[in-house]
Amino acid sequence: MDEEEAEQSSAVCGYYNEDLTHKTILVGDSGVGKTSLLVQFDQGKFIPGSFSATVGIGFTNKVVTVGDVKVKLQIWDTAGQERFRSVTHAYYRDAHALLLLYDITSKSSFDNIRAWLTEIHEYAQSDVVIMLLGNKADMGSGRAIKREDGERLAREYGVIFMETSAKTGINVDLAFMTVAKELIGRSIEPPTDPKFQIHDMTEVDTRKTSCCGFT
Ligand SMILES: Nc1nc2c(ncn2[C@@H]2O[C@H](COP(=O)(O)OP(=O)(O)OP(=O)(O)O)[C@@H](O)[C@H]2O)c(=O)[nH]1
Repeated sequence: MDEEEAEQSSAVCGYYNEDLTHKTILVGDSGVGKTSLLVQFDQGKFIPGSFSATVGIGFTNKVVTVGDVKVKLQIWDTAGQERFRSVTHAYYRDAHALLLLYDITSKSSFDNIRAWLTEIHEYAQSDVVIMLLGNKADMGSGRAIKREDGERLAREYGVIFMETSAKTGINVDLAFMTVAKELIGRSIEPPTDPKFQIHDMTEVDTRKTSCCGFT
């Protein structure tokens, strides 16, 4: 790429820094499947039956590849139980992305989504990526919340929506991939940055951060 081409490319695409680690937090009522979703994404397996509520908070590091770009996610699994709520609030503040789950077979977990979103807006940064996930989509016969109701709520709050199953794995990778794409979009440094130098453009080229490929 010559200098002129690089300039044109950077004007459109900007620069994504692969060294960034994005703190991504799973939230939602107890029992909606946060731990199961993370285990499915991380290890590709589902451990049925026994439900042991998460106590406290822990994280898993994962790298998601979007096109040729590597996005580092530090995924935090929080405890859904009310008694741990004050602990999890503290983690919202520096979160880059929040995956908010309800269980499609549990009306109460869906009804609580508004309260979760209010809490998120209170404690998280205003540009946090929020994704609403209707989990346990494999349990069609026990469904209490229509897909359209999830979509409508997500539209109302301007967040991304998907139904997932931590059991079958449906849409699990896609959910994290979508979050990664959004994070790239929000993290791209504007090409007008005065610190932007020719040698930086070379790096842009080698990492193929063509933003056109992320959408
Ligand atoms: N059929 C089905 N069951 C699921 C799914 N996801 C989770 N479960 C089950 O739901 C129960 C709760 O799952 P967890 O992953 O422990 O829920 P959690 O949201 O992490 O709960 P807390 O740690 O208390 O906040 C377990 O018995 C899981 O096996 C799913 O997609 N489909």
